[in-house]
Amino acid sequence: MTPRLPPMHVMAGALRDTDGRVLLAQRPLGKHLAGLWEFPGGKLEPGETPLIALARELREELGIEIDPLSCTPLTRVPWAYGERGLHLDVWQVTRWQGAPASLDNQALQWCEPRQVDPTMLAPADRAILQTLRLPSRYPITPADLPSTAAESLFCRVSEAIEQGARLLQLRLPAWPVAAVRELAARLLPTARAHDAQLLLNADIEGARQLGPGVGVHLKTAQLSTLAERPLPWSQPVGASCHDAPQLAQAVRIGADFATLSPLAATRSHPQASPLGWARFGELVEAAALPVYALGGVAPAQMEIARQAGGQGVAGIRAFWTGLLAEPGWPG
Ligand SMILES: Nc1nc2c([nH]c(=O)n2[C@H]2C[C@H](O)[C@@H](COP(=O)(O)OP(=O)(O)OP(=O)(O)O)O2)c(=O)[nH]1
Repeated sequence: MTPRLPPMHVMAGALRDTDGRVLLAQRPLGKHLAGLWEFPGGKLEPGETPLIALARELREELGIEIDPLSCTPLTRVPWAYGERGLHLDVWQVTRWQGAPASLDNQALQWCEPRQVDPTMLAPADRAILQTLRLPSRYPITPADLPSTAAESLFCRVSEAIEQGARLLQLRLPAWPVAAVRELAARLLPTARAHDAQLLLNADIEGARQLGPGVGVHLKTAQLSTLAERPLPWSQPVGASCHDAPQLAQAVRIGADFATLSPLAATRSHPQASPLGWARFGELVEAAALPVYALGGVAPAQMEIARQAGGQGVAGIRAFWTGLLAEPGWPG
């Protein structure tokens, strides 16, 4: 539903401890969204700057004094609960004085982001959780690889996972569906051992059969046909988007993240008009889910993508250089 009131600016703090755990608070009985878990914080008061408001809320709710130098913007989530629009402004906080205590009648718990069940969170906070969970790089396999390169691809993807890749898309449109599923099944033990996620392009049924460790990346046309998330929360769902309505549809069905493309001109889609970083930033700002820049971007542009509010960068060729130098791989 479209909100009719001006959005409330709400500050929320993602307090991270040295083990990477995050502090969640349960909204007390009698409050809006009672019983759901959230990141501590609250509304900006008149005249307050965002950080002053965050410091006050965390002092009032948890009895801690945050170190402003340890605070960095994490994400901004535009959301609406019925007519009540809000702009959730989330900052990561890594240093504070005092031990967080429950001063507002709220239960507290430190959680490893990967262990959190998204359905226990306030709906707007699922995007925050995904921002904390997802990596900044999203490599996609080169589409023009022949299925005869299966062995070589198996080795390269395994290597990429061992070297730190945590989210990878197997996009091999020329391969039989069964061959892609077989490749994913062979990669699954390595993926699970490293807590990496393999996304099958468009193949929801394949992801269902393979289970946790495998998800789906929805094509744009497929996204528009869905009314709800096609997989359980334990399996990731990404979506290919090019504009604001598609990003809104990805949010509506509960996708975990989107790619937004093309950022720049690419060899693979020469006819598409590039978005550029300014438009990318505007679209990301209005989208309530993490977004990767895709199309004509390289890992070296990570910082620009993050400055523009993106989760990071996704791509094909520039992400496999070095690995692509081998015979049998397209250059
Ligand atoms: N603080 C906080 N609020 C959130 C989160 N996620 C989310 O949807 N909200 C919503 C719930 C509320 O509708 C609104 C914030 O209101 P609040 O009740 O926490 O604000 P406040 O501390 O100023 O409290 P109050 O004066 O209204 O009692 O934002 C979150 O992670 N943290």
